[in-house]
Amino acid sequence: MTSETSLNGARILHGYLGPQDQAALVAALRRVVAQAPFYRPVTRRGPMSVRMTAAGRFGWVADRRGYRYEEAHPETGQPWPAIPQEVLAIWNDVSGCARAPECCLVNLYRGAAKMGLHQDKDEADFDCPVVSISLGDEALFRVGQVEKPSPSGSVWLRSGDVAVLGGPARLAHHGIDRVRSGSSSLLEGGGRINLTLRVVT
Ligand SMILES: O=C(O)CCC(=O)C(=O)O
Ligand SMILES: [Fe+2]
Repeated sequence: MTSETSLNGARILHGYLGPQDQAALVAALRRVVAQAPFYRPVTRRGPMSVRMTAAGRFGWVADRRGYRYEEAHPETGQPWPAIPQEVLAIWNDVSGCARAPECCLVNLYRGAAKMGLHQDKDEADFDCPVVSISLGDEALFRVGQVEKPSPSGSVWLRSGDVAVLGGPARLAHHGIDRVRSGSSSLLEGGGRINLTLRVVT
C-alpha cells in the first residue's frame, strides 16, 4: 500500500513498489549493469563512496574535471543502455511530466557509502521533477531548502519507496546521511540501489 508524506516539498511515496515489482526492477537492472558496469567516480575531492552507472541517452559523470552529462560510459566508452520499461512506467505514473527521462542514474551504496547534501542542477531544464526510486537497504534521506541546505529534515527511505522532487522543491538540497546495512535482502551482495530519473536537455 502506498502512503504519501512530504518533507520540505519533496513527496515520498512509501511502499510504491511491492515485492514482485522490486524483484522485476532488480532483474532489469542486472541487464543494465551487464552492459554498463558500476564504476567509482573520483572527483577533485577524492573517490566518491557510491558506485555509479546509468541508463538512457545521458549518464551523469563525475571526475577530476568536474560534473557533467555524457553520452558514453567513462570506462567502457560505450553508449548507455536503454532505460528499462519498468522504470519508465514509474516515471509516467508519478512525474506529471510529458517529456521522457533522459538519464536514469544508478547509485550503489555499500558499507559506509553516503551522499552529501547537494542540488540536482546540472540539467538545462527544471520543469520536470527528479524521480528517485529506492531498492534494498534503508537509507536516511535528508531534504533541506532550495536557497540553502538548512533547515532540513530527514526520513527513512525503504525498498520500493519513490521520492519526487518537483515544482518549488525541484532544486531543494538533499542527500543520504547513511544506509542501514543488512536491513534488506533484496540485492545480491547487499546494499542499496537508488535510481534517479531526470530530464536533462
Ligand atoms: O540515493 C538517493 O536517494 C539520492 C541520490 C541523489 O540525490 C543523486 O543521485 O543525485
Ligand atoms: Fe541528487
